[in-house]
Amino acid sequence: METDLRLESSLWVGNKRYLAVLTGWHFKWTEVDKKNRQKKTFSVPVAEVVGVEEGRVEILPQKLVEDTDKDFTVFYVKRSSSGGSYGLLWRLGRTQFSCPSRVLRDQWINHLRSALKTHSPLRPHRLLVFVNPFGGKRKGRQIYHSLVAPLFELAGISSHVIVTERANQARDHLLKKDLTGFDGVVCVGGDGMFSEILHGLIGRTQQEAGLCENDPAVTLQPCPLHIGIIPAGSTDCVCHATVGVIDPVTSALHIIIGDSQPLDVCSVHHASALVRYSVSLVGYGFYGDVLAESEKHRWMGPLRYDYSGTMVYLSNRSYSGVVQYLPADPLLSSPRDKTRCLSGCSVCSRSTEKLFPNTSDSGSLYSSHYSQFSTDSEGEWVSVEGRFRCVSLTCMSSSCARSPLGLSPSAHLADGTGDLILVWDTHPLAFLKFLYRHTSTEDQFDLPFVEVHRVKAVRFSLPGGREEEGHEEIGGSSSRIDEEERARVDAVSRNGSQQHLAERDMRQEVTNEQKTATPFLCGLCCKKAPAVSVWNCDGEILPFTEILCKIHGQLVRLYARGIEDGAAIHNCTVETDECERRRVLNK
Ligand SMILES: Nc1ncnc2c1ncn2[C@@H]1O[C@H](COP(=O)(O)OP(=O)(O)OP(=O)(O)O)[C@@H](O)[C@H]1O
Repeated sequence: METDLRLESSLWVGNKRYLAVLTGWHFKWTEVDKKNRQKKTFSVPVAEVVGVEEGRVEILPQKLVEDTDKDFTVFYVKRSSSGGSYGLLWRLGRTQFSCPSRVLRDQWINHLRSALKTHSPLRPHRLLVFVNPFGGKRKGRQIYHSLVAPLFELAGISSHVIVTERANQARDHLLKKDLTGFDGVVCVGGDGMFSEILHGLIGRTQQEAGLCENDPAVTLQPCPLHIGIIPAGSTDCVCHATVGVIDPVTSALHIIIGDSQPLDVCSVHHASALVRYSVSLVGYGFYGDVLAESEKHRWMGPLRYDYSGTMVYLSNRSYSGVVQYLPADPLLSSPRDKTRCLSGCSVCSRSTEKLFPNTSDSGSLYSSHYSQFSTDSEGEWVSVEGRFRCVSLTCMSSSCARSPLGLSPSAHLADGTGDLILVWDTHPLAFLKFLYRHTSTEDQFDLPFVEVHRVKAVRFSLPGGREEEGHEEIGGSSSRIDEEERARVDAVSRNGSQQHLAERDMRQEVTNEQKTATPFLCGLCCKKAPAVSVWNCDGEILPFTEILCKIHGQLVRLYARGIEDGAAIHNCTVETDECERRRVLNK
């Protein structure tokens, strides 16, 4: 195959002559001067070629085609620094080549297109795209049509676009409608929109596999469709933590070339029923209170998080609880080992072999036997009890623009574990120090009141089984809501699937009532602090305090490749031999 695709000839770019070689994996062109001396070489991995067009073509800002006989244009991924220490911006690179004859031109086009097909098997051909027109700064539609759609068209991807008209429309569509023929699902929006896609795809996959999502002991079936995220939300934490930059063009290019990044997912259960899935944060105490408080100030826009964070910090709350956790294998990795989960992460690769032991193609989404825990002995649960400022569980670093290294800088995207962060009750200034360290590179875990554990599962309960008591203190309506929610959860248990999520009206009713029942924060004037906080699950308030969380290794796949280390990969406009040398050195 390799030799079939090989092609070599002189090509011209402008008035300079180049010796061009297609080896199958790489397309290189080296400038040669009049005395046949070789000068600078440019190299593009075939897997990163976006498209090959006849003539002299431009795509952005608008399509322009000069249909000449002897020219062809190659579009490819071009990297540039994002300005930060991690993450690279991807741009559409373009070089227009001239050939001495039309025959040679056609040969180049055919060879390059065949090489693309051979070396990029995961490139999508057909995508289902959901655009949230109200996410972030309400620019989802514009971002998709002006920046993303032209690139998809260039790459020959056909897309079925749905601009959502209500919350949960994307999730319901994925749970119920025919998805035949689609290679992936793309969301144009923020973390809330991603969560919809996540719930829809996981639910649909389990329905089709006949698996019950409620039972935390069940090993769920990985989703066959990839998820692409075009960031157009307010925080876009999932995109930031998996790509390293929040940039629609970079994300579109990752989708086009069919990058594949597995992602761990945490399922949250209460009383034998699934409550929600999470990828970034399941947080009790401070993070729950900030979300509950911010819900009351939606009119402030994104500023509400700063305001609520300040108010909650000043209210100086801590909560008692019992935390039990199932530690992950400490020999594989540790949350304090100062590593970063970057593109090609060796910890995630080793974990893939553990998670998918019976497949020759480790990590294959289509493995019939997925035995995350069955080969492991479960290990011993560890239990701690006390008063906490916050209890957080995250399956990824959860880095974002405000916290460049995230909640747990050494967390891995796809190792089948989560990081449990316990912040014990402490002096307000010490807690402020902990919070502040998230915005810098200082180690937030290097504080005497902070513990971090790499875990496979977590249970949280109130001391002495005080859940009912706690809710009574929150407000009179809460026990009624618990009744309703419990009835819903019972129904879910009987169905054994997420079909209930599609029963939107009922859910909406519960959510609205539940919001009014979340622990109130009446600021510094409040004399009696509530006994319980709420759980913040990827930006949604959970209706229960006592929960069980289980990490499912590599349950979904994103069109991404993890964060590329900007310091390791040379900042070049087009990849040269020097870039390749540095990449090899850094492996
Ligand atoms: N047409 C719509 N009308 C109202 N809400 C919608 C619509 N489409 C989607 N939603 C909901 O809007 C919520 C927020 O959207 P999204 O996550 O895209 O933006 P965001 O909240 O600004 O960003 P982030 O989640 O990153 O902070 C999602 O939970 C989604 O369910």
